[in-house]
Amino acid sequence: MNQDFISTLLKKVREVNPLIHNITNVVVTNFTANGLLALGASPVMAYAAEEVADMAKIAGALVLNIGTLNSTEIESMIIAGKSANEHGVPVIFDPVGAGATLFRTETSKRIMNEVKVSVLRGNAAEIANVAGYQWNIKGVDAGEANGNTVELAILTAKKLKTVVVITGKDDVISDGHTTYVVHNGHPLLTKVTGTGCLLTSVIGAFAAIEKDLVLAATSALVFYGVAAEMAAEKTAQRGPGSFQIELLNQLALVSNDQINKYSNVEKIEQV
Ligand SMILES: Nc1ncnc2c1ncn2[C@@H]1O[C@H](COP(=O)(O)OP(=O)(O)O)[C@@H](O)[C@H]1O
Ligand SMILES: Cc1ncsc1CCOP(=O)(O)O
Ligand SMILES: [Mg+2]
Repeated sequence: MNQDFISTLLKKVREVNPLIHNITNVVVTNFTANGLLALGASPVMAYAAEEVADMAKIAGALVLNIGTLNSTEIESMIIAGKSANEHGVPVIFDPVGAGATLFRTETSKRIMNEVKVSVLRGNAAEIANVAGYQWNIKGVDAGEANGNTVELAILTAKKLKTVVVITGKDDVISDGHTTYVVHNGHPLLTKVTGTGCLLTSVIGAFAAIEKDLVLAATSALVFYGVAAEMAAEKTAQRGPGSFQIELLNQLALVSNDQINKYSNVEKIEQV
């Protein structure tokens, strides 16, 4: 994939200003809405069972995130997901903390069974637990790396028939056949809560515009990673608080030249 594709897609996202319907967790709600606005998308958070079907069907993408799940919200996610499926709206799912508790693991599996998920995005531990493979998890963070994330992404994509995005130091995007690894990003992203959740919604904004979901997700990862690198450079002498605010700034400011200069993405040849 070339950098011009990413820049052109980013420009289209900003022109179209897609509506992104999020059913997300209480920790990251405001940060996610501000991040989507900075990027040039239009966020809405809507949770009531009475309205989610109507909201999902007019959205460019639906983002489901189980970070602070409860049974009422899960029912809303299923209703919204089915409505999105009926109306051709891509569904992006973030199984926050899958594997940490049985409730999160079972709920993630239920959503994967009842909703056609277009992109599943999580850290390695979450993805492995949704797919039923062994991996460590500590709360909502991945435990020690103990396996090959490229292999995990390919296996999971084939098993669950969806595009899989596994994030960490390197990010892997795969539909089981076409696989990319993105090396952009910055360790400060792990010092601010909600950067994974916001990324999932940013993938939603790109998926609202680009039908090839592997290319959409890979472009979103490069864009987000470069924005984080720019933010880290500008706040190097300060700390995570400044970085959090500067990340929002850079989601709005990152230029095509910066994407062209700093994008670091590799296509994996599969046999
Ligand atoms: N060690 C790291 N170095 C650089 N970027 C990272 C690192 N760890 C995570 N990231 C980036 O942080 C973002 C959130 O990913 P991650 O921390 O895996 O998600 P989550 O917060 O859901 O566990 C992604 O853009 C990812 O590329
Ligand atoms: C800390 C926390 N607890 C429940 S949801 C949540 C936010 C997780 O955000 P992220 O996965 O983006 O780090
Ligand atoms: Mg997460």
